[in-house]
Amino acid sequence: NDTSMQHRNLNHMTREERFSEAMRRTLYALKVLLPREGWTPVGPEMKYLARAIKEFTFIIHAGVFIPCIMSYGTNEQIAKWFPLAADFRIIGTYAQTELGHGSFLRGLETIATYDRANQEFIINCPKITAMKWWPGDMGKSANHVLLMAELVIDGKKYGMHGFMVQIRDLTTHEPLPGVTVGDIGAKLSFESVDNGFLYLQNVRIPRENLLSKLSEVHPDGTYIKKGNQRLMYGSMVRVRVNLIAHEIVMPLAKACTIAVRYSAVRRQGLINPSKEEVPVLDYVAQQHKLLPQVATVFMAHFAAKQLVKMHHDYSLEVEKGNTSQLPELHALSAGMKACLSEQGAAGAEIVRRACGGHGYSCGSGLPFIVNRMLATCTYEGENTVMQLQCARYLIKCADQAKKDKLTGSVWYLSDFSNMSCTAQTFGDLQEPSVLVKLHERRAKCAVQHAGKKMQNMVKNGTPAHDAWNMMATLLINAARAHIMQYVVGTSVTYISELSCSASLKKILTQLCALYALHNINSNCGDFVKFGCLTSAQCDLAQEAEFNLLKQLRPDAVGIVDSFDFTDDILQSCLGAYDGNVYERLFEWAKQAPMNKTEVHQDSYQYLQPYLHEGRDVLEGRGRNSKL
Ligand SMILES: CCCCC/C=C\C/C=C\C/C=C\C/C=C\C/C=C/C(=O)SCCNC(=O)CCNC(=O)[C@H](O)C(C)(C)COP(=O)(O)OP(=O)(O)OC[C@H]1O[C@@H](n2cnc3c(N)ncnc32)[C@H](O)[C@@H]1OP(=O)(O)O
Ligand SMILES: Cc1cc2nc3c(=O)[nH]c(=O)nc-3n(C[C@H](O)[C@H](O)[C@H](O)COP(=O)(O)OP(=O)(O)OC[C@H]3O[C@@H](n4cnc5c(N)ncnc54)[C@H](O)[C@@H]3O)c2cc1C
Repeated sequence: NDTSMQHRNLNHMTREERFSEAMRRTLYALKVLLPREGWTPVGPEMKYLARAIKEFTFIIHAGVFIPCIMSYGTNEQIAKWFPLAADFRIIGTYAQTELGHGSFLRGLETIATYDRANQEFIINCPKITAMKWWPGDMGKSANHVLLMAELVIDGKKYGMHGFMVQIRDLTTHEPLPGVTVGDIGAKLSFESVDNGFLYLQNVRIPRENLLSKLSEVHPDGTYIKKGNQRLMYGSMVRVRVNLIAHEIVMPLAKACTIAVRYSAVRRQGLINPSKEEVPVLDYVAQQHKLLPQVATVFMAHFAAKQLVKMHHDYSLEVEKGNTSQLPELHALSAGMKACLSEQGAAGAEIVRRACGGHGYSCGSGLPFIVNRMLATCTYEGENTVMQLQCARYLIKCADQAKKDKLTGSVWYLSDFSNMSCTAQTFGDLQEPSVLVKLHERRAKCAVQHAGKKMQNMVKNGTPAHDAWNMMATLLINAARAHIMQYVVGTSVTYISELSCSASLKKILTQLCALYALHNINSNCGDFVKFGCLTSAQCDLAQEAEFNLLKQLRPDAVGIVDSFDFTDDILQSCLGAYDGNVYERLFEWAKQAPMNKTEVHQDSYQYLQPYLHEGRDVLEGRGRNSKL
């Protein structure tokens, strides 16, 4: 209810207005509303803040830069930079991606050369492709960057390391000498975020600015490794884990709220010719578009909670020096981020499209969500690259499963029990245990299929790297199958262990079954090819899904209402709680800058001569048209 937090109509603002308004609102929320003592930008408050603010700034500062200081800094470095960053007295970003490289980190070209005489690092972008490009908050906001660069000592390369580099003056905010920095221009979304470019030429930083938890450089240039170097990639794992809730589950929940509420209000056409026009939500085709996406919100939420817990447990182990869980966590977080962002972004577009013309209006609030979710498929690890990382781990585990009993998320790869499906009715296929088994079997077969194909190619003389490249599509499918079985399995377990009312548990169980069956029906080729289901059972699976749509239809609006988004955060004429869609759309359109005058003078000057000629002809004064 704080008017300082109310969102003005973002669609009727320029990009620069949105950039400064987001910064105002974010700082107001962080510096005024949140309790000063005790909160941190990576604490639980962020969940509520990210929920309460439609466009906020300092996502990378809060969601990446600060966690990196904690992950890569020594205690002294954390003590120095964390308080400044947590209190926004320095603003930072995570500068890794370059104009020429984003996925292949070993190809990054920015160099940090150690200058023993001055005990400094000299930072250079040797050519244009080495320029840092994309980091959020970097163009105009950040005055520091956590720069990921190749460490070089006496001509020898030591790989990517993290360096704290100040890029702007803390008094004037002007770029420092050797620093060329700015905004990369208009993008598909994130209008309020100043993703930037950064060209560094002979910028000197103290030796102490190498974040040295995992490695350090002594004054004489001696390089010391201090831990598992794979932890250097740890910040990306953490962000992949965190972004699922913030950037996939929450936006999809908003989109579903808008689309389901609108579909309950919008009457269009007849089902029974003798009855009145129906709400489009009564069309099974509409339910088939919307309700599986509603189910995805819940299942992705449950699976993300499990992944966050796994990451938390892993972090405690790392503190004790045990990094054994890292390979599985990397594979799972990479796969989950890729597959759920793919599903979420596709799902947001499906529900947007289900709202017809008004879904194409920015007044619906849906284009904002769809465009922003598209970015989740690219940042923090491009999806294809992430799915292949996940597949790399699965293939290794499948080989290991031939001799060892596996545990963790890949345990099913060493499950050689009879997994054939005996379902005879569509009710059998709504059973959670049956759905879990089906997904495990499909995933196991998909992984083994991809592995077998590559082994056969190598046996026939194909180099392993070529076999990998040629089977990439099968490997990506295996990664997707693995994540689907993880999401279904963790959701079934989560719901079964949830202490809640029987009626709520019934709805959640139905949503889980709907998610699983929608996935089966969308990938039935795999389920038949791998012998998980017969063709007849595939028919039952479709029947089972349609039956669940019918069961869930009466509760559809109540379910999305439970996401509890305010009208202010939805910013949607279609999804407002009162359902007054048409009055809201009309009011919204009238506020458009285009309508601030009845005649748009700038364009009228071009039209005027022709209009006056038309007037004269119609009033009998003008000469006949040449046409
Ligand atoms: C004020 C309000 C704020 C509220 C908001 C708060 C929080 C919000 C939450 C989050 C932020 C939300 C949105 C953020 C928006 C935008 C942020 C975007 C940021 C970025 O995009 S940062 C840049 C991201 N870039 C990448 O992810 C690069 C991807 N590429 C790579 O990771 C690597 O290049 C590669 C693909 C993994 C290949 O690396 P390479 O060294 O060549 O390795 P390989 O040879 O493939 O494998 C070697 C070996 O290493 C293992 N490995 C690889 N990666 C990892 C890892 N990350 N962790 C652990 N292990 C890893 C790999 O498995 C191999 O192991 P083997 O045993 O098989 O040898
Ligand atoms: C909104 C947004 C915010 C961002 N924020 C940040 C940030 O704060 N900090 C930061 O450092 N970066 C940031 N990035 C950059 C982001 O991390 C990179 O865009 C991402 O890692 C992909 O790298 P790339 O753009 O170089 O694409 P590339 O890696 O060049 O990929 C291009 C295409 O090639 C394919 N490809 C690449 N490698 C392989 C492979 N091995 N096998 C098969 N196919 C492959 C990809 O699938 C993709 O289709 C952001 C990007 C966006 C869009």
